[in-house]
Amino acid sequence: MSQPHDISTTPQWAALEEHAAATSGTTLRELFAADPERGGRLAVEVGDLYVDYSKNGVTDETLRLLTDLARAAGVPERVEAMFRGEHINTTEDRAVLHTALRAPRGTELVVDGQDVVADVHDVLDRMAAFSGQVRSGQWRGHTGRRITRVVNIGIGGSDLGPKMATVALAPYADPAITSAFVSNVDGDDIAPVLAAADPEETLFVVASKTFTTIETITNATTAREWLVAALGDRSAVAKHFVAVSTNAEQVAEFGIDTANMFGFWDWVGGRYSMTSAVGLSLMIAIGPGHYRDMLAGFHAMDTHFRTAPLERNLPALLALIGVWHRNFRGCATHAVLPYSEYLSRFPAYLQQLDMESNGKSVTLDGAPVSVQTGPVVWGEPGTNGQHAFYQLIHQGTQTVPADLIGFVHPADDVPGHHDQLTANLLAQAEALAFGKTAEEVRAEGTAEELVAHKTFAGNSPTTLVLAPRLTPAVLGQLVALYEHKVFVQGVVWGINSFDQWGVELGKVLAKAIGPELGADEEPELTHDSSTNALIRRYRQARRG
Ligand SMILES: O=P(O)(O)OC[C@H]1O[C@](O)(CO)[C@@H](O)[C@@H]1O
Repeated sequence: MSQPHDISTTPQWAALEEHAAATSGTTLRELFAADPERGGRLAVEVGDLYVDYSKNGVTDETLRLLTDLARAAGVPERVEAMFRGEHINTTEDRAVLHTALRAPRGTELVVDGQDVVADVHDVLDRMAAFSGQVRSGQWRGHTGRRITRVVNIGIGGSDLGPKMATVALAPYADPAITSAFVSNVDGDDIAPVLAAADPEETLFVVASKTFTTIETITNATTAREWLVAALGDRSAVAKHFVAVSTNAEQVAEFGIDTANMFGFWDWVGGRYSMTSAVGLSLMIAIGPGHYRDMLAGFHAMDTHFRTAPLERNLPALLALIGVWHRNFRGCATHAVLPYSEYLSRFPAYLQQLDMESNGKSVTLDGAPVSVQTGPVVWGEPGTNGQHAFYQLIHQGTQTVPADLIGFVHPADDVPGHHDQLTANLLAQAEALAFGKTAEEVRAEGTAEELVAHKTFAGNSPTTLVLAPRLTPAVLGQLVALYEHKVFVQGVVWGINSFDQWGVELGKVLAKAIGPELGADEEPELTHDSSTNALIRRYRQARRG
């Protein structure tokens, strides 16, 4: 797996820098005027997704240079290495095989001597059987009542994926079983969930890859004590708690029977785990059939990613356009703006996927990177964002590339709504790209002193994703698209997108500070003067 250590020293990078300088003044108006076919030509259709990337300031030459760069970075080889199960997560010496989680039954993939696809389907079958029991009422709570509420306790990748997808696919959910998610160690997260739950009818799914994550264990312990207190019997745990984890030992130590544990493997990264057993609460909500449709959507995008040439490879194209914005146009952030209320958690999900993966500043071999890596990813559903932060995108001082995601058919076709929503989606992309010149503003009879204020520079890049409707399969395609986009960018930047050492320091310090906050005696504080003062102030105020 040869890879240049420093992508910025390659001739391909230099060629892009030169090209960026030569085209820096070119506007989207000019690009569209020069090529009347541009809007239909710079678009790609993969599965159910039609993706128009024509409103990014790229030309055929830009895309050619970017695909050259991807080849120089070894993208095709790295993609193959990932799918084959090589240990491309070198700092943790692990394979990266979330794609195996959605490989069809019977696909052969032996990794480290183990047929991983067979293992995946064993767990999927167990999940399906269990979900079926819960949904049909065959699985009963300790007192014999049906389960009507499923509470997923997890954080990060053990929360964001299932939560995002449960919200996204709510129209496919069984209304007889409601879902809740608890992630924050803040007691204000779990307290209202417990207050609203009937212990006799509640099932807790404790999802944690490691089963050592302090937030999750704290919340799970609180839930367990609540349940035992309410039902007056410790053995009630067996019917009200299941676990999703790679760590059977810790699951057993917590008091959950490992017969009620759904496993996964160290080759599934937390933020890439929503199609592992981490999806159990989602499967209970939408049912095994819809869940498998979602997996098929993931798999369709995986296959496209593995087989399509870079020039027509959707995840690679979006990744490379992102590299163009980040490294050659200096854009520090990337907005994701779904025009669907059901995708309200999608930006939050992508924040972890992208920022935990590509928020890195050393290359695979530990050298400092010489180029900017992952952007800040953020967003909210439209049209709400339009009435909040779009002002900055339209007229602020920085360029914010954005992905706009829309659907031809809504889940709830309330008369008078959907065409308006879509009109806004299309109008925003148009306004951001082409703006409004001072001459156009003047031509409307605007007073001269207001002309500058009412002018829109345009040239704000957007990629528009349009799908027929937000089905489980479409959601799978969308998520896999972003997973692979993030990976390609990581390969170009020469970083490891699959570790997350940057989350460790804060965890360690919190472990030290926790006992200092709770100690009866004034602790001897050895932090910096700011942290010491804050601890003292908190202790004083808390103790009254
Ligand atoms: O599933 P676990 O092991 O509880 O981890 C939860 C999350 O914590 C992290 O390790 C970050 O602290 C994420 O990568 C992960 O998704």
